[in-house]
Amino acid sequence: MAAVLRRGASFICLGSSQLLSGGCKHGRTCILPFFSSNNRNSSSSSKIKVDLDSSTGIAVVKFQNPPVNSMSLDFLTEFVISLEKLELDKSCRGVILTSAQPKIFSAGLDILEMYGKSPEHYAEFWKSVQDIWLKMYGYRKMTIAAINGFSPAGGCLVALSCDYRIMADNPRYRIGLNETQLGIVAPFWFKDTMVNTVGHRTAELSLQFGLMYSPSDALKIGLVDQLVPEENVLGTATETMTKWLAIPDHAREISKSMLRKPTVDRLLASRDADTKNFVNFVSRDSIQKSLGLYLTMLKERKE
Ligand SMILES: CCCCCCCCC/C=C/C(=O)SCCNC(=O)CCNC(=O)[C@H](O)C(C)(C)COP(=O)(O)OP(=O)(O)OC[C@H]1O[C@@H](n2cnc3c(N)ncnc32)[C@H](O)[C@@H]1OP(=O)(O)O
Repeated sequence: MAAVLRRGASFICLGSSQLLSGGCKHGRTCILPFFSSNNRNSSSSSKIKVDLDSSTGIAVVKFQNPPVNSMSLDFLTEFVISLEKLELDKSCRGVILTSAQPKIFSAGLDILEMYGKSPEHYAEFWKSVQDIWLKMYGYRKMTIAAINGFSPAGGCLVALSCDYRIMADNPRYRIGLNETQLGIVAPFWFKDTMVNTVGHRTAELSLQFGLMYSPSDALKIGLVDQLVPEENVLGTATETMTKWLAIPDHAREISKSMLRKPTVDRLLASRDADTKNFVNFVSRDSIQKSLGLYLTMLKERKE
């Protein structure tokens, strides 16, 4: 177990539940140095940057996994640990998720984690995808997605799991659950999250076609709540969070839980079966072939 301690760092998590108070359930290595000056606490693992302003109670969590913030196993592990830590921190009342990469919020799940690997790897990866959704969808604190770029599939799921979505009004960006375009299927809890946000009929069209929406179309169907000029995304998210934080935390939290718990419970009741289903599905030759073709298409598009 290797530890890296930088000068001034006072918090390190190495995948040990003792080190992350309140219980980090992940067996993998993660390093979260914690820096403090005045009311601002910053921690930066390699893929997630956290900046908590304890005077406002607002934390900004930035994805920094170049080139496209794809959600690899390491990324997901660091992400869930950062969220757990903020959830336990009494000085944090709300979390804004955004990207440190220009033009991309997140390219979704890292396809390479689902391609050419062992069944054991697929199972471990899928559990970490479940972990992040369970953490986000049931998160006790207020969450806002500040969507400053493309947000397909898993990127869209993360945004959908927040309480409020603000997107950059750039007509080139797209957001949606495009899984069918890769020849794969969004699992039932991705589908539930979409249905809960845009309604059943829109979700039917959206998931079957794997539609990717422009910001203005996403606003029309309620996939995002607000569009703002690109340079104002984070500022607007902070202002919006401040308004939401005027609501007493316990009342907002209980309301959120009442609305979301049945959806969370559905996955909790069938996590193992869902993992087995994923492993069987993604291990099939036909699915591997589809993913391989999709990766080739992404490469060739650049040439
Ligand atoms: C029954 C139920 C059972 C369960 C069934 C299973 C359910 C699984 C659910 C899946 C959920 C997902 O999120 S699946 C992931 C879906 N994601 C996507 O489709 C996004 C694909 N990516 C893109 O469209 C674009 O990359 C985009 C994000 C717009 C950025 O475009 P750019 O031109 O800026 O960048 P690119 O040149 O395309 O990409 C830069 C490099 O990153 C790579 N890259 C891009 N996206 C990547 C990704 N998601 N994973 C890995 N690598 C990725 C590219 O191949 C390039 O690699 P190099 O050429 O080597 O540099």
